[in-house]
Amino acid sequence: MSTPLLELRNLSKSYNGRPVLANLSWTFRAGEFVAIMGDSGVGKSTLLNLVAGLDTPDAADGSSIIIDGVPMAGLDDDAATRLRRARMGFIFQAFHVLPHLTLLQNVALPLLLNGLPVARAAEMLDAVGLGGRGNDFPHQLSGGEMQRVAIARALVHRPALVLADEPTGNLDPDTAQGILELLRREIKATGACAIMVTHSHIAAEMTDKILQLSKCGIQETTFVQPFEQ
Ligand SMILES: Nc1ncnc2c1ncn2[C@@H]1O[C@H](COP(=O)(O)OP(=O)(O)OP(=O)(O)O)[C@@H](O)[C@H]1O
Repeated sequence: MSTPLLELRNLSKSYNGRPVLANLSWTFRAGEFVAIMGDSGVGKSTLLNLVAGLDTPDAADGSSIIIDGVPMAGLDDDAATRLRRARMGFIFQAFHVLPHLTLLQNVALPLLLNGLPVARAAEMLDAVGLGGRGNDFPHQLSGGEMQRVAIARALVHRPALVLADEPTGNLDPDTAQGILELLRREIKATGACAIMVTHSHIAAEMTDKILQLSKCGIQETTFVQPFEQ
């Protein structure tokens, strides 16, 4: 079995005293493509935000997020930022492509921030089918093309952990399928772990493992509904 990449231990999060996540524990491994499903409001985005460092867990005893064996709570802000920048890729609405940069500049950003050679940005744009569009700006793209840029940027620095929040949310089924095939191909090529929050059973079926988040915690499920909701 591959090594643990991300461990959640007794992870809890409350807002204004109202618990959203309570004592969640799960281990995510390198090379896994995992879907997280569950009812609206159950805390799926909250979970990704905690791992992404956009929010902090409750300071309860033992509530921890461990990446590559390193508890995040033990790192100062700079060290946590460096680790996330080097080891994670994000496909979140809030991390949308930057409007004043060209597509190539957008995709090159994680390479620049990590002091890596920028040549791979053009390769990555090619890989997502936008090879000839590097000098275009985001406003010239369709929703599906924009999402391809977001995926290229999330994967360009070969992160170990990819976090995706509804990456195909507003896309038509064919475009969504293409995006997910691309995401799957890229993470399998690099051995990354990808965690994708989705309401789509079709999207979830393209992953290796479906986790159901509920008030009772996280459970692996093989149940997939026959119809898209
Ligand atoms: N910053 C915040 N302040 C207060 N409450 C919050 C905050 N962020 C999330 N919540 C609450 O936490 C709960 C879980 O929200 P979250 O967005 O994680 O759910 P979700 O499972 O992703 O839902 P959906 O499927 O509808 O996107 C909701 O009740 C939400 O109102």
